[in-house]
Amino acid sequence: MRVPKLSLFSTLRQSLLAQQSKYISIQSLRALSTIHHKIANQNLCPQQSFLKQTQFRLHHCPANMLPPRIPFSEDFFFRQLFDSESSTYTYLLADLTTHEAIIIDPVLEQAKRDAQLIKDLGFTLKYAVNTHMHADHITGSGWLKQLLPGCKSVISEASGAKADIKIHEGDKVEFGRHAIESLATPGHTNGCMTYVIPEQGCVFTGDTLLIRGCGRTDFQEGNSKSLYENVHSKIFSLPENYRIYPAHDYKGQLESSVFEEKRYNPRLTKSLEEFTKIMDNLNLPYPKKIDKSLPANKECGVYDIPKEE
Ligand SMILES: N[C@@H](CCC(=O)N[C@@H](CSS)C(=O)NCC(=O)O)C(=O)O
Repeated sequence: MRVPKLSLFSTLRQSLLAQQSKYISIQSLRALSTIHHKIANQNLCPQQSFLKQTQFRLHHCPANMLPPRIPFSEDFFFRQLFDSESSTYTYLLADLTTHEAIIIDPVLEQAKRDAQLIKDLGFTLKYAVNTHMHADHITGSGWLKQLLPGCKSVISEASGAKADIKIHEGDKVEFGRHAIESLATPGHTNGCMTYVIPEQGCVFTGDTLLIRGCGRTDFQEGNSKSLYENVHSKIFSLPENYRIYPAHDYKGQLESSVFEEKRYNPRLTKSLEEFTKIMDNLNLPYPKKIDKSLPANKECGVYDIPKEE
């Protein structure tokens, strides 16, 4: 019964446009969100999927009015994990029907913790996915492959790193009926990928876009102009209610949204010229573990793995 739901969506959209009001009310946004979520739970044709992308671009929001979040599906598992030494976020995602799971940006020192959690929850880890070749820590992909046989490592081809599967923009990494979709967002490094799950309204930005910040561009073929352009064209053009999940935070923040970062990111709200100046003057020390991390991550972590279990 797709047509009636879409008609309802169009009718609501038309009536909102007819009001020609500058702002959309929170009730209308909630109604749109509910309809959107119902649509999102079906298999969509491309035209219908386009509605999802445009939903929150139709109307202006007052600066402080957050668009309603898309609730996670009942069969979607999400867990954010943290490594306090490198301030890295790792994400465990799973299909609660098939129990297939993936992990994004695992950290070597936390591989045993993550493997135990996956076992406790009865998941099968299909893929250990990296957003890019990290400079500040060694990926846990290699050790997870040993602890959980059957798991395959995934990274972008452009990263230049070894992995079981090398992906390109547009590729999907599936777990059960869910999948992350890849957007190439080079800038922090050549091979940076951002992963999107449209149905759940979430975006895993790696180091490309951090909460009120972004990845540095002073090594690993970093390029401020390409980071700026990729964030604007590929991340800021996503629906504003999508949640942003970065690979790091140094201030204890957990998540953000496209809406927030488009308005409040102190670097990316500037012009390209100002942004480039900011990035050229960050004067950050090199990550402490860079000399160990880069060679290990080039092998996707299958290198210098701790010997005990
Ligand atoms: N102090 C940490 C490294 C901190 C750092 O450089 N973070 C990177 C991401 S990891 S390569 C970054 O891009 N930071 C941007 C910023 O504005 O902080 C260490 O020694 O490991």
